[in-house]
Amino acid sequence: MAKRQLTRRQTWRIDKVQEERAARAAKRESRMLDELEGGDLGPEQIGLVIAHFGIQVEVEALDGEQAGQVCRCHLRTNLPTLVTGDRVVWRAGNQGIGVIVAQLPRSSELCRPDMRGQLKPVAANVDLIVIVFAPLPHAHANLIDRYLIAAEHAGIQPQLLLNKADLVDEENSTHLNGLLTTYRQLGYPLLEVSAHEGGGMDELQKRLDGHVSVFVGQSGVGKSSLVNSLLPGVDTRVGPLSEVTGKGTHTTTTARLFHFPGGGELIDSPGIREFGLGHVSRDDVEAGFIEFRDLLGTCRFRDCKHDREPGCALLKALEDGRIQPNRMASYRHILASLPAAEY
Ligand SMILES: Nc1nc2c(ncn2[C@@H]2O[C@H](COP(=O)(O)OP(=O)(O)OP(=O)(O)O)[C@@H](O)[C@H]2O)c(=O)[nH]1
Ligand SMILES: [Zn+2]
Repeated sequence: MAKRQLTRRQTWRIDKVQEERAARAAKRESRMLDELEGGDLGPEQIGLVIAHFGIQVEVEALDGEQAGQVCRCHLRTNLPTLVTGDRVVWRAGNQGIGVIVAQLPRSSELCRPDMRGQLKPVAANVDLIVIVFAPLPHAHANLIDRYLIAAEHAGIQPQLLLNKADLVDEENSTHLNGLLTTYRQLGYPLLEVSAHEGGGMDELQKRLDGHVSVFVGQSGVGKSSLVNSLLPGVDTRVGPLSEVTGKGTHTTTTARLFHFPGGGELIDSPGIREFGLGHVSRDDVEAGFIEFRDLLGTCRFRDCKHDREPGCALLKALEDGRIQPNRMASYRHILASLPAAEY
């Protein structure tokens, strides 16, 4: 069927209907907020945003008698956008619905570009990025380096994790041992586990204790298997959730915060699992290679591209063995993949 061209008048009417609907939703929300604020609100207390639904959030009480309880909350209109992992001041209402009064400062932000390419926070206060790789699918150093750059850029500690250790064999061990040696030499913490066979999982659990973590890595490395093994009996499928926005009700996926039984928290969503694969600048890439740090700014030319320039500190370090050739190759590969404007 041919697509019917809408007349200007029809488009105008549709926009108008949508605007009116959005205005009504905002009014409803503000009326509910007024009612709540006018009624019996509990005292101010500290909470943790464990899920986010556009104009409402789910908050877990962190202190007082209600500690551990979860409550849907409305947001006061003057609040900045909240994301999963945010700590907030909130007040409980008598209908089981509360009000967020203030956002507490974030210690870190994970950001991703939105549909317009603008960076938006998707999770707050994450302090450990677990970068998962495996013998299968083939572990590319380049991909691990991209995640490391993203972690360094966000100022969040990375933890490297080789999963499917049960699949290490004569054929792939040379490649994998090379990778492990490279990252150990750089001082990155590294664990080896098998989500299937359980080896190393206790140690991983201990490592996650006391942290707010995210798991990132290529599709198929076993992130779901790891999370399911660490959160037995919890349905972690981050499925579509019904969200009420100014534009009506539609479904969306949101990041969710889970508590590990052994301690520590996980923030998970399909978007977060691929964190780090987008948007980085040339400067981010350079700063993300930790062994370059002390050398940056010491080349003879200020705009040195560390390619063939005389007096280049990075090339000298490569020659002296202070930079590993595979990391230099990875750096060049990542730079070459940046959009021309950044290069
Ligand atoms: N041999 C072995 N296989 C594993 C292990 N962990 C996961 N797998 C398998 O690897 C495959 C991919 O695992 P998933 O947990 O779905 O991987 P994922 O990283 O969550 O993948 P996406 O959902 O695509 O992001 C599945 O067939 C798992 O059964 C492990 O420790 N050993
Ligand atoms: Zn240089």
